[in-house]
Amino acid sequence: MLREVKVEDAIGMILPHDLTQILPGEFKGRLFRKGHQVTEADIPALLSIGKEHIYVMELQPGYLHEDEAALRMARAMAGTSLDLRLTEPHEGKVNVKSEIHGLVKIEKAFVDSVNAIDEVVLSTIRSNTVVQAGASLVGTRVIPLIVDEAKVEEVERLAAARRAEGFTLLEVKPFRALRVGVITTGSEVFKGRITDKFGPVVKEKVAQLGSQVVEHRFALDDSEAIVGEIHALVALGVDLVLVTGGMSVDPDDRTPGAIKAAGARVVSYGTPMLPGSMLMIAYLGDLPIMGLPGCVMHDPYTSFDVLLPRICAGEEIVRSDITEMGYGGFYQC
Ligand SMILES: Nc1nc2c(c(=O)[nH]1)N[C@H]1C(S)=C(S)[C@@H](COP(=O)(O)OP(=O)(O)OC[C@H]3O[C@@H](n4cnc5c(N)ncnc54)[C@H](O)[C@@H]3O)O[C@H]1N2
Ligand code: MOO
Repeated sequence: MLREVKVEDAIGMILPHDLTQILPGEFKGRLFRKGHQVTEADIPALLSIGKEHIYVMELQPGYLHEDEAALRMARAMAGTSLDLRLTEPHEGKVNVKSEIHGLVKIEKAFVDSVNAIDEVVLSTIRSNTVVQAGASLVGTRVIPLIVDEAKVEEVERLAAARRAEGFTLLEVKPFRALRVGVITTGSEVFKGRITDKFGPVVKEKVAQLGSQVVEHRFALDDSEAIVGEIHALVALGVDLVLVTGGMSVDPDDRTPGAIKAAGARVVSYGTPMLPGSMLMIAYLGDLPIMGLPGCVMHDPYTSFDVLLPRICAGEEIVRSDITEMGYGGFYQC
């Protein structure tokens, strides 16, 4: 419903059409766009373009402007975390951004339940993505310019109910600074026949997540030697052990057997992801030990890149985490 009002009385009301400003020789263009909700700060600008009265669209009780709806949905998703920041509404859309470098966790069931509501949009990146500070994680909006408030209230109700069940809907887990020990296996490397190409790759990936390789040892393709190096790293008190190479099926591939022989509990030998299918994840007490196959050295994104950030964020990897890596885990290898 259109109504003519004095600009001073238009605060909180919505413009039914664009308002144009013309400054001869300087500017001609849109000063306010259709759908803009008038604020007190807009009044001088409206008066300056000769608008003492404007047409407004009245917001009936029980309806929300798209900006307000998007803001309320973004707040419902983000909760009170200090690591998350909401953007100003822009063309009806509000984003949630991360303030920190970390691992994103998103409650997918909540996102699905919101998007089952007609005319609302809750769009997110995927759980377990590594993000830098400033990255956008979520975008919210409604489809019409004016939306039934009950829909937004339903989003808020779903969020509160899910939180009451103990779920966190959206968070960014910071990375811990782990002290990492690396054992590079391979008699060809140990004996100097070839230069180690694994160490630099692993060191860089660890450093990218804010951790550090504090010890790098080399071992022959010999189970006892590898077990000895694992125990030496345990004695040094590292937080994570990475054993490179020797992970597949040749007689000289001793790494999986050595990790077991060191006394570790194997969560999985093999991940349903390509590349990186020959990776092993095991625990010696609560110390994670990973066996890294050759592909980690040359493929930019493997199962190691999926699991390392989770370990650096303090998560324990369980069998179901491995199982879930198959769907979407085929990287054309
Ligand atoms: N018949 C099969 N062949 C292969 C299988 C399989 O299941 N059956 N798996 C393949 C997959 S998947 C991978 S990944 C690779 C590598 O597995 P490994 O971890 O056993 O790698 P290695 O045999 O130790 O070495 C492979 C290759 O890379 C060189 N290498 C190893 N470490 C280093 C290092 N630190 N610096 C430089 N170069 C290194 C090594 O000399 C070999 O040339 O196996 C597939 N094959
Ligand atoms: O561990 Mo291997 O890719 O599956 O490349």
